[in-house]
Amino acid sequence: MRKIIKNGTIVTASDTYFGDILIDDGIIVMIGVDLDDEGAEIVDASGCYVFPGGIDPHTHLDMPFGGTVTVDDFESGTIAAAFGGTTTVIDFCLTSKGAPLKSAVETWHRKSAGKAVIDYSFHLMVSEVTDEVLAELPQIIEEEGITSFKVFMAYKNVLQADDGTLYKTLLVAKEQGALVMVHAENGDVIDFLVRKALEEGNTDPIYHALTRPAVLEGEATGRAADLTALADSQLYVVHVTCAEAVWKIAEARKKGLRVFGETCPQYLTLDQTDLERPDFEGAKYVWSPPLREKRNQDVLWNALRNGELQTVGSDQCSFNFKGQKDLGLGDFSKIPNGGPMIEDRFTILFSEGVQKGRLSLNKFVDVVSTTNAKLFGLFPQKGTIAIGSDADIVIFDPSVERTLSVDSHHMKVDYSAFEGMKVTGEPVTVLVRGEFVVRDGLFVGRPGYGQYLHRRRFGEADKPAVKKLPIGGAY
Ligand SMILES: NC(=O)NCCC(=O)O
Ligand SMILES: [Zn+2]
Ligand SMILES: [Zn+2]
Repeated sequence: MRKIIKNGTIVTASDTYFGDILIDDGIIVMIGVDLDDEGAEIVDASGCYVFPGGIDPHTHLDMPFGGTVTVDDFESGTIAAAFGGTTTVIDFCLTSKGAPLKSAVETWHRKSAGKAVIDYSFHLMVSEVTDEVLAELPQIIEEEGITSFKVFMAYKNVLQADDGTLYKTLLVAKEQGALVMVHAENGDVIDFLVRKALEEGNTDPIYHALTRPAVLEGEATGRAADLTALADSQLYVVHVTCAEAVWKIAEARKKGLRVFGETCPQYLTLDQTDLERPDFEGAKYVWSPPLREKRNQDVLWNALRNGELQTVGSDQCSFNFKGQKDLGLGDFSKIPNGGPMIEDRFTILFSEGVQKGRLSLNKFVDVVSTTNAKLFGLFPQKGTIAIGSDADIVIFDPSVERTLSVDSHHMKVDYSAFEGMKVTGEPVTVLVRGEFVVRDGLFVGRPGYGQYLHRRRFGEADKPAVKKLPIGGAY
């Protein structure tokens, strides 16, 4: 059924204006003033912003890690994402050394098909570059539309790859038109520091942060950028937390390198002292890289504002406090790394960013949606409000004041990392390809509605947004 979203303030990465949006068959077919279309359902957006749906480029749903599996899967995770104003997620497909990449991708399709309520795609982890991997990667790009690879420079003996693997992955990415993503921390030195801390009897959650100093994130970020320069390739540094890493990205970009950086809401709002909470509550804040000293928050906000960092992902990776985080009682290194952020990414960026004058409205849209779509081969199908784009739309009421809490969130996880945080603004209605997933604060979506997205290669010319011209008075 056709719909018209009326009376809202439409905001894209470049423009802010009053207007109506006509949707037909899941696509935006017209934008104008006082649009009328007999038979179309009218959706009133008075007093609200009308944003393109958020694109979360960094999630771990239904992921095995640290001897357990994340609580939120593609169903609960994407429902929570939708409530939070996110209409597309790109999840990390983990691979194992020696096993065909294709089988890992099939596993991720099994986890997501029939469950996701919003659209989704996968990045592919690369842990080794053997002849078999070299033969398979072009096939995966072609058949699956997976055009981004993830290399972990940390988590020694678990996910970590060596520098040779990173370099070879960068070369393949250059040749094939893919974007290499790195978790940039020096895993070898961290491993040494963790062992030393435990030998010295330092077992509390705060030692997670103290054994992963910011300089080791900066060092790994610089190393990855240098290897990118050598390979003449492209790099995306995930979850940037600190000044040391921002400086390395800024330096690389000043040299003209294709290096991009993402940060996350937790690094913009929480800090290292959260790991010192009593009664082992600090474990709720254990993820990697760790929370940093508060002074880094201004650096990250400024870097988003001035373009040194380009995107905000959630790094959703939720483990219950009871029964999962407590695997690390008496040994911080056994606390499963990760936190629940998928639902609050969009609103925190609006509330802490736009409302507090740190980001313009347009920059907000850019970092939570548009640049994410561009870097990961989804633009302009996703990431904007334009004729021909998918009608992935968030009707956002900026006047609602609320308090984030486990009691009101939609994730399955048993705590909120942002418990008690007061925010302004709420995604009240969310559409994916023109269908309501959340309507007036209620879930009306369907598991399995979410479609798998094949993505274009890095740097491929954008296809025009116009898929259907409203010619001949059709509208
Ligand atoms: N971030 C985290 O601690 N867990 C998820 C895996 C990763 O992104 O490093
Ligand atoms: Zn990571
Ligand atoms: Zn992650």
